[in-house]
Amino acid sequence: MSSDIANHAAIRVEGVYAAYQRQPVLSDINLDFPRGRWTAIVGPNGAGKSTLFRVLTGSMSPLKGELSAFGERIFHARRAGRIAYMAQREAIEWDFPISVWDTVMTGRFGHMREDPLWQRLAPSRFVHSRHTEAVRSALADVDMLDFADRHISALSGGQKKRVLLARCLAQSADILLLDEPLAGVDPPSEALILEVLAGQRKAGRTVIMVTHDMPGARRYVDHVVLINRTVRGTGSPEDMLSDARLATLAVGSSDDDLQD
Ligand SMILES: Nc1ncnc2c1ncn2[C@@H]1O[C@H](COP(=O)(O)OP(=O)(O)OP(=O)(O)O)[C@@H](O)[C@H]1O
Repeated sequence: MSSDIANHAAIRVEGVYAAYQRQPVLSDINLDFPRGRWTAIVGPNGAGKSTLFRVLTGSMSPLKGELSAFGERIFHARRAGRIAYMAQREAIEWDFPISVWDTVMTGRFGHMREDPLWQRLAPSRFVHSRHTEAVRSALADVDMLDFADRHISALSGGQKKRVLLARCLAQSADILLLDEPLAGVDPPSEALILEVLAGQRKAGRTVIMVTHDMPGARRYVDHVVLINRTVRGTGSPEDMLSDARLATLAVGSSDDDLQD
């Protein structure tokens, strides 16, 4: 890999606009998410943070704009399984009859494309050991290995978050996108999740999370993006998460501002 490619932003967003039923939500988003760093995306409710993640993961198409990852069109990174995503807890149907183990295994489906045909068609007990190892290791990281056989409906809120994080880790991706990984968890789970993410960054992964947890962000992240329908600031946690700076964040976010 040339040093030029190695130095590229993990994800670059250029001139992105997004809307629901022609109602504008994101306007002229221009961002670089630095490679190997931990970025917090911060903004008030309804600021468009989850929408930005939908655009990054490809579940929503932008009206216009360009997205790249590691210097190539983002499609290639998605296709190669280099981008993992942890949805908000509410995005999952928790009554679906599936175990913790199988839920985390779904994080491996992208990689199973590379397996030989017989293995992909074979019953789950023939799944390649690299997948079972990835699932086991991810569950161990979030301290949920003892719950592997449990039905996902029989988990507490904090345990559900851990399972979602484990599924994201099991993807063995270079970029982790996490939508409010700390919301609704108790302090021990929050501490565990922050330590797991710190470990991911230390291992060279790029971590990008939406959060409303300012103390956690101030303590852990390297880089902050302030967003309210458009980018309101990017920089260090010290500069971006000061009380004065955060107080200005809700200003100027009316839909009128979003008309192109
Ligand atoms: N599927 C949808 N259809 C129509 N409008 C939507 C949809 N999803 C979100 N919106 C609207 O888009 C805007 C941005 O929503 P989004 O969920 O991206 O904000 P957010 O910053 O993630 O908010 P929160 O912090 O509350 O999770 C809001 O006005 C929301 O009502």
